[in-house]
Amino acid sequence: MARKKAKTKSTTPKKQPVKISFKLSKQQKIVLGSFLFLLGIALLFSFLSYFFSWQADQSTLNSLGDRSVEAQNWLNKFGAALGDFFIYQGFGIAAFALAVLVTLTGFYYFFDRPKKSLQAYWFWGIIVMLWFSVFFGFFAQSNALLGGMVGFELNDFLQDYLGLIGTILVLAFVAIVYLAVRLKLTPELVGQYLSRKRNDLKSEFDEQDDEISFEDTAFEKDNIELPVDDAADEDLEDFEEPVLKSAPAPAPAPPKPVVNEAPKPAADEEFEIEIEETIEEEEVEENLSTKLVQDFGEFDPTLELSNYKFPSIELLKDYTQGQSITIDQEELEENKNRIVDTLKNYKIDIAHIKATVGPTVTLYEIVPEAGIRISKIKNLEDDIALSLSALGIRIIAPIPGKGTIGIEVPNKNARIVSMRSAIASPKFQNAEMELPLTLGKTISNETFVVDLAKMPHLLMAGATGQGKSVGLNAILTSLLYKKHPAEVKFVLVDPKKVELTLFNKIERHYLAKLPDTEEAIITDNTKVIHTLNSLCIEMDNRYDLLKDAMARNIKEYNAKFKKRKLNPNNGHKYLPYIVLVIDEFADLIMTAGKEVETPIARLAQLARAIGIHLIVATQRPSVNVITGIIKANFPARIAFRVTSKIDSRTILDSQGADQLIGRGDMLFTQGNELVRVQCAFVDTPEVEKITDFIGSQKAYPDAHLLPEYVGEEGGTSLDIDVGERDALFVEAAEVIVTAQQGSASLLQRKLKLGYNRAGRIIDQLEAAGIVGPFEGSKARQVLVTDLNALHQQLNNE
Ligand SMILES: Nc1ncnc2c1ncn2[C@@H]1O[C@H](COP(=O)(O)OP(=O)(O)OP(=O)(O)O)[C@@H](O)[C@H]1O
Repeated sequence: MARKKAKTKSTTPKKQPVKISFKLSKQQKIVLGSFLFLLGIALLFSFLSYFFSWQADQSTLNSLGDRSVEAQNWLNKFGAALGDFFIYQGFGIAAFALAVLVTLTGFYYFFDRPKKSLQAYWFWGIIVMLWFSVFFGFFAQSNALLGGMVGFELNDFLQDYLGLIGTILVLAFVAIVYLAVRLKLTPELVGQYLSRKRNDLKSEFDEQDDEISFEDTAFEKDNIELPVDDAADEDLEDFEEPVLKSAPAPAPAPPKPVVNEAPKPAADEEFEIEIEETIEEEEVEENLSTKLVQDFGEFDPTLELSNYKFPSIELLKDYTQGQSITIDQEELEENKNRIVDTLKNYKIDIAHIKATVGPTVTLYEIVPEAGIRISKIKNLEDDIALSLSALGIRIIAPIPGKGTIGIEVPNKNARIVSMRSAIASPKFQNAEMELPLTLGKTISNETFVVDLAKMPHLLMAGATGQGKSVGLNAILTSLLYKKHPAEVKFVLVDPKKVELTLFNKIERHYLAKLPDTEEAIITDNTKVIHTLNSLCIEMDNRYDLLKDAMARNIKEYNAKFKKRKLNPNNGHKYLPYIVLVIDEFADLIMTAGKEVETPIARLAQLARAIGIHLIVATQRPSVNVITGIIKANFPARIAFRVTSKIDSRTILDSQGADQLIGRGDMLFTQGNELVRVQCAFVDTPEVEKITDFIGSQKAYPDAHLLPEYVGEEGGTSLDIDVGERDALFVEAAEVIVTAQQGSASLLQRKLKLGYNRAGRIIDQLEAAGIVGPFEGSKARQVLVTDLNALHQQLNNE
């Protein structure tokens, strides 16, 4: 498995920086440990021997390369050189600390002990070494070996600046720091220690006195029981007796002070407190998960499709070829003059004007003369539009964060922002986001990249033909270029049946579906309800997993799973993000109403932490489609051009979307200010190329399966009263029998019914024995063969 993983890393197309791991295997630790341990011993020997042989070996140091020269050090020339380097040139006697530290390190590695306390040993060890070295530096005149060169030089340096007293004070301070921090010595502890010593001494004296008195009475050893009986409590009897009986004459001495002194302490001024030494627990670093990670490496969710190749940028078309940002000076000048003139006509003087040329619009930022009312300029929108003879002038007064007023004027020649340039931009490529989306370019030609995971859901609206489908494709393409199939799954709902069909090819890579369904892309409203409810179940399951793993969100959960801290046997698994895309929400909400709204609202409210994100698009941004509850849970919104100010308010809570110029011109908000963005253009053939490329690669055996949802239809009671039948019951029966297809959506289409009503009629048809029972995703079986049989059956009722 480990080998396979290594292979994955090398072939994975995503350019990730190669991670260098400094983790050692058990064997490497044994080798390194024994080496360091023996090196430490060698240092000890060479240092020790250096003190006896350094004078004799002085000359040897100059001819180390000469094989014939012998040194007297126990480790010969090597030992002599080490001793000279660490003791004479280095730290003097204190260099022994170094040898001890190296030995200790070897010991730690050999036995694979946690390294935390080792770091403390090194830190304090080096301080102690330097301290002694500097301290012995005072005696360098009498013996240079005591403090070594380092000690002498440091001592000299300190004395140059602080003088002798200053240096002594610094050393004293460092010593106090060491005693207080490392040895945890406090004045109280020292006091207690001294008083204990004093007590010991005192009791020693007392004992001596007792011994003397014992000696005096030693001859009375046979009847020694008598005085003890007098003094001792009853409880002590059973413990005293054997001692007294078996012990020779002086033996009774020890119990005596115990017996006599035990009740005393209350009266005794200096009773001691015994402080039990506490041993600091070492942290257990090496638990099962780190061991698993050590042995197998981190869990790699991409392993199953390890050879998966991300689509290359070449699959996208470059629409901007030869169309780099061209600033039409004449157009700019003309527009500027017209703006200035129009405003002048209304007695608005301008202090300053600045233009920023974007892909589709140019922003003229004006600073009006002092005393001009902002509302006055805002009201001139139509007049400026008229004088510039341009549609879609938008006035931003004032521009948030700037003290200026913005007038956005469409360019005569709008430029297409190609998806290729957006994907290739460093901003997108280097985006450290969970679900990065590149939506296009802002007015200042910056690539606009946002994180879907942070939004956490997105609402898109725009009149037909203004670029919604292209926008959805741009979003999906962004994710396809950044996320491995193991990391994200799409649930695509496409009632229009044409827009998202291209993504069918990547079903087994990127799509999620209900079990037992054939097509992953959902076009049928009944299935939408099932899928939404299934996603709610998935959400609840994921919350349970997160709770069990004590993770706050999917990111933390997956990080824990990758570190092998969660046991797959307990149901834990790597959780991919799920992005639910609904193209044409209006249609859905009109036909299914609450049945769709409720699970969507639930998902929107709760699903952010567990990685389910919703993208809902609609042509009709009216209040009965984008209801209050939906709006409240979709803070991030995109508005393409809409036809009325009211629509703009419904989607954005402000006007502006009605003044856009279409063809991907959009406004984006994430709850606060509006950003005007030209949506990146990705054409159907480009999406087709990408899905072909991905689809041709090795895939998972099936699409990602969502939990099963058993709809209410499954348990419908069959005893529906004949009198309670729907007015359209007979008509519906005829439709079903003629088409020989028992589906509610057929009734919806043919009889123009809502989903609920159609569902009810199907239940009634089932009760009447015209269609069979609910069979999951398949249409119900029609039990009546033709219209004649149907009428006969109905007449017989
Ligand atoms: N970002 C864009 N850049 C340039 N042209 C665009 C862009 N987006 C859309 N267009 C143009 O507008 C046309 C319609 O776009 P699109 O199909 O996305 O509209 P729509 O809003 O989805 O319409 P409908 O709701 O009817 O499906 C496209 O064929 C394209 O010519």
